[in-house]
Amino acid sequence: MTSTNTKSWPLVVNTRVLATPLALLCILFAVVVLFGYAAGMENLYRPIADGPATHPLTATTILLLGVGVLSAERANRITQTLFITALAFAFCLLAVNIFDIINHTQQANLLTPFYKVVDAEGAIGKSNKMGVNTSITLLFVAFSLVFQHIHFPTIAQLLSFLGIAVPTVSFTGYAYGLDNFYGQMSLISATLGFVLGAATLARNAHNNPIRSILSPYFGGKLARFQVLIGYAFPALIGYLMLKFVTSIDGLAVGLLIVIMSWFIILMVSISAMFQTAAEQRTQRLMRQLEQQAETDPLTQLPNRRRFVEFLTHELNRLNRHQRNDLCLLMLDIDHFKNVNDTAGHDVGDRVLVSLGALLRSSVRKVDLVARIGGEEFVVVLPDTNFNGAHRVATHLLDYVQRMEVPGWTDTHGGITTSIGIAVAHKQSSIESLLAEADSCLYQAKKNGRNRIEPQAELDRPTAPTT
Ligand SMILES: Nc1nc2c(ncn2[C@@H]2O[C@H](COP(=O)(O)OP(=O)(O)OP(=O)(O)O)[C@@H](O)[C@H]2O)c(=O)[nH]1
Repeated sequence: MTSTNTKSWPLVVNTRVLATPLALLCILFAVVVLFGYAAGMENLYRPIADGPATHPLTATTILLLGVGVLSAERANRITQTLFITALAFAFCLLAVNIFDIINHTQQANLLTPFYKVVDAEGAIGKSNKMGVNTSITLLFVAFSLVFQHIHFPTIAQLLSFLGIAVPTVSFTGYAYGLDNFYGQMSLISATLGFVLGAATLARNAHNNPIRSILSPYFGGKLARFQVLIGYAFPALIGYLMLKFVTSIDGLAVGLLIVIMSWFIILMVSISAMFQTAAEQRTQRLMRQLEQQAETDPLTQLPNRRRFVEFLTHELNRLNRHQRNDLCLLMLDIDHFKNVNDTAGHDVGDRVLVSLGALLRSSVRKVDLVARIGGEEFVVVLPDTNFNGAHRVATHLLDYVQRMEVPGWTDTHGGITTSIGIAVAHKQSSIESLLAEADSCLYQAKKNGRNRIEPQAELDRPTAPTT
């Protein structure tokens, strides 16, 4: 279900760009929190007076994980080392903290900066801990970065989603006044955990399911709308229930909102993945069909339809810019009926395929070679004057004579072509240009074949025609 150009989808590009400022924001706030401890400014790490604080260990881990997000792209050896070091330290801090939570020990104190401030606050009964919610959030984020690094993007996104879900639960708690929802997770910790999770998701946005939600197709647009509704609708319902139904249990409402939101988002992500994959398949098929509609099935050259499109564009260009010249060569194999009649249709086809390949490889990339009829080919030469076109035609006449086609040239001698040259001018239309080239070609056939005939009113070049 991957697509080679996914990284260039505008929303994917913009979301990936967001990862860096989001990570920088987390680092900045973590530094501000640590500064709050250093400078004794409590409101910098405890936004609600007597509410939960952001523990210095939390701020340090967020800072390390922010560095992890910044260096996750494996740009060079330095970022690689930075990434591994930051993650290793973050895991150490988280492991010790989780060990303390499980065993009711205080080993993390040994690693905690500004531990004395925390200790002093504890002595006067102020809560300041890196609680279970925060530890789980940061652990999910850290593991998400690891899985991203070892190329398991879907698992990484799932972990980021889970990392974001925990602060969302805390936000719900803050919104509805359910303190057992946020526990010891301060508003700063919840916000930074959320932003950090979002940064890891943004870094990984070119992979599924996020990339499907960000796809430019209808499925992506629908998924983005559904994600918004998935968040907003349960929150609105919860708000109305708590406001108007007096006997209701707040905890149950909060849980219902969180579960409903995340269930909707999970379902939207899964369906967006399938819908985007189906839409990409349809787009690929349409591109193939478009290409087929403009390609001659035998020679694989552009057909008359593509030729008309190309020539229209070049004539428009000629009309816009005074100085650019444009010439059209029309080639027709001499006595081709004889090839079919003598050696069979298969050999005739082989001659056409060989001639097509020879013409294509003999002109510039900007020129268009097309098969517009049975044994009739055209070469459009943009930015080429008559002398240039005549030179090209002379080479082609020569190359064709020397062309080898097994089953024909080995037993019946070389193939020859006649070529008509038409030079476009400001009033030229496709029809007039084709008619001129065709009449030159007719003249070349009449004058003995295996020759070039330019437009009647043009001066002939000094070199004699073949
Ligand atoms: N093998 C093959 N033959 C084709 C194809 N398309 C057209 N032809 C044949 O090309 C031949 C064109 O014959 P004519 O128009 O008489 O032209 P000619 O024999 O090349 O003679 P001059 O153009 O006057 O030199 C016919 O026999 C067509 O059947 C094709 O796709 N494959």
